[in-house]
Amino acid sequence: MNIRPVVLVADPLSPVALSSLGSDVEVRHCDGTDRPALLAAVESADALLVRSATRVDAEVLDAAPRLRFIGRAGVGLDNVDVQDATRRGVAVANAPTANVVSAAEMTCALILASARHLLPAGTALRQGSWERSRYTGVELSSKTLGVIGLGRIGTLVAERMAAFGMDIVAHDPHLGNACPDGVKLLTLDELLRRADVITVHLPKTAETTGLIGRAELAAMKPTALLVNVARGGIVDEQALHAALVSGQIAGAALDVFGREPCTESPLFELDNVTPTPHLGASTSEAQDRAGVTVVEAALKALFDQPAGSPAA
Ligand SMILES: NC(=O)c1ccc[n+]([C@@H]2O[C@H](COP(=O)([O-])OP(=O)(O)OC[C@H]3O[C@@H](n4cnc5c(N)ncnc54)[C@H](O)[C@@H]3O)[C@@H](O)[C@H]2O)c1
Ligand SMILES: O=C(O)CC[C@@H](O)C(=O)O
Repeated sequence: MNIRPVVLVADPLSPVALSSLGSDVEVRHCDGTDRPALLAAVESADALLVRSATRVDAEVLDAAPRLRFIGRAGVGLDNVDVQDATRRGVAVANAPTANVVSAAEMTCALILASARHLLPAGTALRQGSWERSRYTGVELSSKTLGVIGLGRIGTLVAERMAAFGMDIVAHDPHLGNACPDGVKLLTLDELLRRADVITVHLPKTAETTGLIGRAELAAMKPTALLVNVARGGIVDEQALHAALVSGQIAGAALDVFGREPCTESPLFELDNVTPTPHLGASTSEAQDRAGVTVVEAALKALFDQPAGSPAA
């Protein structure tokens, strides 16, 4: 009889994280985006480890009578119904700092890539076209960066882009007086009107979904660049497409989309859009840290507490 707790890994975790699971647990794998496979596999799971692709909702929790722990190897918890899990006595843990440097570096890369048209210029060159004037960019020095959501990642982006000579403004109603030196706090409307580059670093919640829509895009400068490395759906993709086509704003860089995986979008047809497939946390360092953090939390939940009692 198998008495080792079963840990179900439903999204790819780093090899370092997988090896840190050790031999006291039985590790099983499934593709968490394959719903029937997930629902079948979770039935015997004591712990479930996911990243952002697997949706853990009431249906999954209903199918998981033994589940004691859900680990989210990353920051955003919008794919896990934390409230429902907690109500059922299933502990949930994420890795809130594991990938923030990677996400901030990705954001800076996208800001620079957009300002200098790196993606369309490189694509044109691969197709044999040497078009230097077409891809004239803009300098970032002395321009204003608007950070919406000045938490961990927003702050790291602000620090890094300040080194490029950007003035930093931010909007974050939950900050109170805890604003870092050198950053000016503004209302959302003031930020939208003033910033040359706007970067979004919010959790996806009922309050933030659709926060950047038609009216907000209309308030931006026609030269503005918008970057979203937070979550799809915070920026309204239809409204963004219209704003980019009409020249209401100059460009956008998007790492995240309302529906993922997203392999087709009218946005991908626009030269002034730099899309990436949710790569913000995709570095070996971030994946090792995020994976090991949730593995440690899983082992603690499975072995430090008697089965059936909710973990803290
Ligand atoms: N693309 C990626 O791979 C990737 C990687 C890591 C994180 N993320 C996303 O980035 C998000 C932010 O991460 P973080 O670590 O900076 O989180 P955080 O909690 O440290 O910061 C979020 C900030 O947003 C602020 N905020 C909340 N609601 C707001 C609103 N309506 N208007 C303005 N500000 C508001 C909060 O006060 C907080 O300061 C995560 O929730 C996650 O969804 C994406
Ligand atoms: O690694 C991933 O799946 C992305 C994680 C990222 O979006 C996060 O919220 O931490």
